[in-house]
Amino acid sequence: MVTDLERNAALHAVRSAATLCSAAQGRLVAGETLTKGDDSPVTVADFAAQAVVVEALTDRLGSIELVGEEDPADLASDDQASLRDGVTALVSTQLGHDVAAGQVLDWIGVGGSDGRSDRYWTLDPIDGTKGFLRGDQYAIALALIEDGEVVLGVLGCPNLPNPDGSTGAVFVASGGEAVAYPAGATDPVRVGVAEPATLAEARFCESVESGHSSHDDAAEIASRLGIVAEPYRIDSQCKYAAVARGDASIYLRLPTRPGYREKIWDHAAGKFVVEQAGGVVTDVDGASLDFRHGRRLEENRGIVATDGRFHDRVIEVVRDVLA
Ligand SMILES: Nc1ncnc2c1ncn2[C@@H]1O[C@H](COP(=O)(O)O)[C@@H](OP(=O)(O)O)[C@H]1O
Ligand SMILES: [Mg+2]
Repeated sequence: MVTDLERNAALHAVRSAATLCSAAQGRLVAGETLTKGDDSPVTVADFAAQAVVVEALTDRLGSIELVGEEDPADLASDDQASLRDGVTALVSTQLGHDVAAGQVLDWIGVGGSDGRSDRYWTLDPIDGTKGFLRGDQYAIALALIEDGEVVLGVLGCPNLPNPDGSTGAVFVASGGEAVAYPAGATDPVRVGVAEPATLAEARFCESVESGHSSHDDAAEIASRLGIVAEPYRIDSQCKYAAVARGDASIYLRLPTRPGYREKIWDHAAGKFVVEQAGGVVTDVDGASLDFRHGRRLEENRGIVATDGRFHDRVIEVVRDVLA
């Protein structure tokens, strides 16, 4: 069960983070980015966005349990002082008043939960950080999980091109429907998956980064399915948004390394947006995503999201090609 208070708090939190990230993208200077232990990049904006989401949620909902991507320990050492200052400045600007660095680190630290309780939030403050750094697509992804099931998903996609020519939308999935708030619109519009008559007319999307999803395997799968359209390569959970509103009808995330387990914040919000828009999301073996195993999807590998009708056929071909 999701309350209106929770839905509204989540929408407000994601919008606030999106405003912060839009202002920061393209203005990052040397020293505002670092490479984490797992070799992935992180910027001042990733940390600051996590802080403003926590501030917004806790201000409206009181204490929360959150599995967030960023860890304040990455900002703790003396040689990270300028990074810390950059994060604190971004948060202060977004909130409209000066905030102490210690407060900012405390907010980021709220994201340290292990994801093993009955009810928790999960946040990717900037999903697609490589896209963000390139000046391309990224998403702010926030979800609420209850008894291992996603019950609320909010995806902020500040650079996503909309059908009416505007740029940027926030997607909210809850209570049996998915809606989008395109930039500038006050009223939400309902979103639904595309339903191409045949698989040959389908378009699939995948990561820009071939290290995150095998482009070669995807090309082989598309060819066996008779898909002729070029892949729609787009960073982040914007891929789920694209499937949810029919810009594409299949999202393939195909393992590039044995043993890699997807992180829950990379999928929870997006997968629920697709499902509430009428689509189906599983792993590459056709199994449901299982959010009961902590910070990663330990029991799943890869992702396949579709408009639903062709899901079984897509899984069949994915399994053949990956075998
Ligand atoms: N080998 C790998 N396989 C799958 N996903 C990976 C990966 N290495 C990193 N990632 C994840 O891919 C995400 C970006 O996905 P995409 O390629 O769809 O934009 C990253 O999220 P962050 O950008 O939040 O760190 C990171 O968590
Ligand atoms: Mg991510």
